[in-house]
Amino acid sequence: MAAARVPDPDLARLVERALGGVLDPEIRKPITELDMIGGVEVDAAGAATVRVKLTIVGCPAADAIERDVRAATAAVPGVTAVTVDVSVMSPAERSALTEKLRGGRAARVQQFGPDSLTRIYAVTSGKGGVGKSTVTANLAVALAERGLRVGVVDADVHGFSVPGLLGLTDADGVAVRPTRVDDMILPPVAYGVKVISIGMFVDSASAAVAWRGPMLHRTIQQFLGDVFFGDLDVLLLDLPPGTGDVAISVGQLLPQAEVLVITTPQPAAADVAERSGVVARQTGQRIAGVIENMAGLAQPDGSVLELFGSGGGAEVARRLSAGQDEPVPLLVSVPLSVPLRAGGDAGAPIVVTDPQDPAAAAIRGVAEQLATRARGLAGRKLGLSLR
Ligand SMILES: Nc1ncnc2c1ncn2[C@@H]1O[C@H](COP(=O)(O)OP(=O)(O)OP(=O)(O)O)[C@@H](O)[C@H]1O
Repeated sequence: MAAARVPDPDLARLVERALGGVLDPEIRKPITELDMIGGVEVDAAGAATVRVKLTIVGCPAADAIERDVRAATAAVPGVTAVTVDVSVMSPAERSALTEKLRGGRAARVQQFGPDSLTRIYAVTSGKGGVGKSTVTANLAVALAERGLRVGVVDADVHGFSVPGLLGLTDADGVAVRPTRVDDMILPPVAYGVKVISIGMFVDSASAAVAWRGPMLHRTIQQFLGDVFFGDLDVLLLDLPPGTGDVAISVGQLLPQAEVLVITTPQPAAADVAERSGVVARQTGQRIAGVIENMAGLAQPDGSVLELFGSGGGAEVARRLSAGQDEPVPLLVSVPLSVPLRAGGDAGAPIVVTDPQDPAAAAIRGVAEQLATRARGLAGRKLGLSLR
């Protein structure tokens, strides 16, 4: 059937347009913009051949991309059969892509400079175990659920738990390894959030804990430079508890970051929580607010079990407000919640799986406050001209 081999350029154009709706699951951009389509042909009988060029050999997203390309092509009216021909980009094509993704920015230059439009929140706490990572992970997902482009940097060297909290671990609890395209690192995505964690680069949970300051500083620098986050609305950093090297590095690298201080209601914890806020302020960061976690648990009889006392969050906010022009608000009090803990253990954040749970509702409330806050412009150049 000679006629069947005659190409149909109009149909090929329609297929190309349809492929604009296929996203690379790791880079989160249309594959057409990433130059991953090597060509589309459709013959007169409607048989389409799509050539896909993956970024790297063994690309973990290969199956998803091939499936989505097949589905998008088959959905074009007039297409009767689909062949997807998969190959890998040449080194030159790959380096053109990484350069394009960086927007001309040289490798290792950090992408969240002072003119970046991304709102950055460093989440800190005075001591460990107050639920900083749990709140950060759920907050990130709640922000993504609101349609924001969200990234998380898990810089908690002592307890990099964000991959586990968002289901980015294997059956043994080992964090997934990010894909690398040359020197660009693609952050794994979970629940719409791009995540990078110290836990994704070490072989055992205890390995990173011994890192010294300079090593930690370089790692944070690499996260901010080599990890492809793309345009983000919000970046959350889960810092180690206390006032150590990582907090100081983040303060130096991201002076425009705002700080969220997490504390429990225990009045005795207020001192250390206050100190973590004060150190952030010393590096020029602004404190966006205090989040009290592990507050009273409602009992079936209507009473409230205050396992960790009460008032700690308000006390930290009060102390951090002293002498400031603008008071530091207590943003929310997140109650103790068995589903919040269980969701964390299962890698399924309750802001998605159980949004009516009081703790989930509280965290979603913070997401709403942060999403609707005007971006602080203090000290920034406004690219405006008055007419
Ligand atoms: N509101 C809550 N209700 C019940 N359990 C909670 C709550 N918040 C956190 N948890 C649980 O408390 C434990 C500590 O939480 P998480 O690891 O998030 O704390 P952290 O402050 O990040 O600790 P570290 O900084 O030491 O890593 C976890 O088991 C978590 O599931």
